[in-house]
Amino acid sequence: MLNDTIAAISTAIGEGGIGIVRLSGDKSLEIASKVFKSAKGKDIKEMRSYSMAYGYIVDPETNEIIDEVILSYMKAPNTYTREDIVEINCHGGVLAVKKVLSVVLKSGARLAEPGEFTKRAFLNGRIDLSQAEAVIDLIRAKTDDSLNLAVNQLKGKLSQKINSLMDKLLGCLAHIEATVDFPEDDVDELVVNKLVSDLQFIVSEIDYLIKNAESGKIFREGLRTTIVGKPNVGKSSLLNALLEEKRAIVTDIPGTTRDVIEEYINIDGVPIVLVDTAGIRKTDDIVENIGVEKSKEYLQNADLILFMLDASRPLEKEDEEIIDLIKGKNVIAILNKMDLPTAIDVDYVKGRFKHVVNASVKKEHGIDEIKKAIVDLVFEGRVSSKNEILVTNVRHKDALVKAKESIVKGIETIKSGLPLDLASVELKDSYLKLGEITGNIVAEDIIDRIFCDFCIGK
Ligand SMILES: Nc1nc2c(c(=O)[nH]1)N(C=O)[C@@H](CNc1ccc(C(=O)N[C@@H](CCC(=O)O)C(=O)O)cc1)CN2
Ligand SMILES: Nc1nc2c(ncn2[C@@H]2O[C@H](COP(=O)(O)OP(=O)(O)OP(=O)(O)O)[C@@H](O)[C@H]2O)c(=O)[nH]1
Ligand SMILES: [Mg+2]
Repeated sequence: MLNDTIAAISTAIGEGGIGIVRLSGDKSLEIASKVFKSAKGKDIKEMRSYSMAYGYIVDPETNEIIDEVILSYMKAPNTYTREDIVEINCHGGVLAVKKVLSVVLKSGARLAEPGEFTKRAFLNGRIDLSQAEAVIDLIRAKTDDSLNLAVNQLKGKLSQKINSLMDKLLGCLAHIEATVDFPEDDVDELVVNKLVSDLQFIVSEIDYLIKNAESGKIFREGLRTTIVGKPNVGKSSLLNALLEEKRAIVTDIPGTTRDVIEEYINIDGVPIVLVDTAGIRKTDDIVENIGVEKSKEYLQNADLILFMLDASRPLEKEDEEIIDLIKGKNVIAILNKMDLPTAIDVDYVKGRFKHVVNASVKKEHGIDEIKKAIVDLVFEGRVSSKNEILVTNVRHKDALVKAKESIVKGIETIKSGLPLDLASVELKDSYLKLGEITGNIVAEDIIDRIFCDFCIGK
């Protein structure tokens, strides 16, 4: 139901300077007036839009003062949701904010669902679906570049691109409509050629977006980078060095790490989800064995593997087994412990892996080279985030891939000399797929799935 008034805590739960309870809907001010007592005895129903009032939140049942607050009012339609909004600025702290929310709910508001404020902004037409999705990306951004991409998407840069592609497609469809009224053999070859080249141009633009979506995804979700290797090669030492913090336990006892450790780092603007794992080996230790199984699981889901080897020892069966496990994956091999005399067959390792870095993590050598190798691999032949429209969301990429497939089929239909209106079926499919990105044309379950991933109060 869109016309009820919703409320939620819009700030993070915990101790803080200020906590905000936000209301949206046409009863916002009326509900707030039941719980708010102005210090100067003013009636907030007379408040001007984008003004504030100082006072107290009082439980209407017990007359107990809950908190001293500042209330702000924004009148529809110039608000985040396009509805009347009241924000109650409480003292930060878990209890006061929760109690304020609870009296607001008792006075007629309904608890908002996750993302419901932003969903209303979308349903009321202030922003489209890809802009709404950018709101949560902005909140979750871990690096400046990720933030920058989200802000651009929020401003509508991606939407503009998609809308222009849809316009061009519509032009082609109109072209076809105009020609189908003529008998087949009257359709000029020039007309067909123009249509095909227009469609090929759209395909090339979509291709460009798809090609760069791989790096886009990394900016949105982070590059899942998993450190693997047999026990004692220096995996946890590397995690600590990259984090610049003693996060994982390091000892000279093989089998020290047993659980998976996951941390965020920022390398040159690329958000990295760095994972340290238990050294992979056959073991009778039950706990260690669970860790080894987990390592293998994480290895499968990694975008990038940092495969560590102890260069001071010859290659062992355990190393070979891991080499088998990581076949076909993106790998940077790290020859660690280079401060000790080298015993490993360096040429063999270089023959097996395209990217090999020498390091002595203990002596802090090679760390920058490892970082550089990671970033180079991420952007191999791709673009950086600067001034680019990057598709960061897998949902958008999937829609683009399907939209492209339909146009390609349409082009084949046209080229094979079949009636042009057969091609228009494919082109319409493509148009609908592009429309799913901005949400112009989108099923309700897709919308629900997107917003339920948001935080409450956003
Ligand atoms: N206190 C507070 N801070 C906040 C938000 C909020 O809801 N409350 N926002 C969200 O959570 C973000 C701001 N987003 C907003 C987006 C659009 C409009 C808005 O009302 N736009 C009007 C223009 C109003 C004017 O120019 O006076 C419009 O588009 O018509 C407001 C906030 C970040 N900071
Ligand atoms: N000489 C030398 N020792 C190192 C280097 N890197 C790590 N070590 C030492 O190797 C031992 C094992 O290091 P860890 O980082 O715990 O190794 P790991 O791969 O996490 O080991 P597990 O958790 O048991 O799988 C420790 O004593 C480290 O100090 C290095 O570059 N040179
Ligand atoms: Mg370890």
